Amino acid sequence: MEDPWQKAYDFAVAVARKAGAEIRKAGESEIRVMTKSSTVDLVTKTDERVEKIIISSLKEEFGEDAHCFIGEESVAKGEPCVLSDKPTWIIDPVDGTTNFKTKKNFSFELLKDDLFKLSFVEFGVVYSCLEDKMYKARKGKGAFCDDEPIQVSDMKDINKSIIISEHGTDRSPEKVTKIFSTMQKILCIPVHGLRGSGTAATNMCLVATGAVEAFFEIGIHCWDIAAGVIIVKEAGGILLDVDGGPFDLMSRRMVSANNELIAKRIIKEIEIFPVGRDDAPAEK
Ligand SMILES: O=P(O)(O)O[C@H]1[C@H](O)[C@@H](O)[C@H](O)[C@@H](O)[C@@H]1O
Ligand SMILES: [Mg+2]
Repeated sequence: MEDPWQKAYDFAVAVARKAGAEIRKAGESEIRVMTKSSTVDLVTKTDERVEKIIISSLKEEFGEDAHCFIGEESVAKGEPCVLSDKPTWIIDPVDGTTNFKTKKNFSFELLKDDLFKLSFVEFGVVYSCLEDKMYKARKGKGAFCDDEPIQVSDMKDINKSIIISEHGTDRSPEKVTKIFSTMQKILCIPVHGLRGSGTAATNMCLVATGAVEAFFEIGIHCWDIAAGVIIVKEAGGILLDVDGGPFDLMSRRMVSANNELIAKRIIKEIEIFPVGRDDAPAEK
């Protein structure tokens, strides 16, 4: 049977490469940083320009009105962040803008993916453009890094696991206290180590390749994780909510792990704090 999404998948990979080249080039000049929801929620002209390039390339290829778009920088400017039944591209033009602005050798990512309906992800692409690694996954067809199949770790022992988390962009003391309390409790399980690359996309690809056992975060957005969700799943991993319930892309809460045993052990230690949903109606 013909695969209706293969063309879009292949095109997503090509657009990711094109956008990655733009980001690398932009990194050679001075990077001026602006802020969004808080003083640590950063954006640059490159984030905005690359998102426009991606969306116009997709519209040119598939037609002006064929698909919907949820883009990090468009949402920051007031565009809606709602999934419908219409195929929707979820785009984070630069994931890890804080790493990008240092111009040092941290990774930052370009990601996009296609969602068909709530929680029904067709494919995901994450291009780690500094190290030139292309991660991708297509529903039911496996996950790959540079065309080599990738697989999550087979570790079942939490005491020998490496766990990733990030701190998000909300610095209110009560939330930061919960984040650090959770990290302390997880470290003391004990686990082999705690890590954080500064980009959710990279973190999820690290789970997918088996470099670490799990990545969790409260406060991330759908564009930070959408592509990673299918990459982790297709690499054999699982996604859960931080309370152990089913994963919800718009909830801004996620645990991704190599298996349920590791995910549920971490979940026991997570101190949950409230965050608004990505698809919450805009405040008047
Ligand atoms: O905003 P970008 O750089 O696209 O995404 C990052 C978030 O800002 C940060 O809060 C989060 O911790 C990180 O995981 C994410 O990738
Ligand atoms: Mg971004």
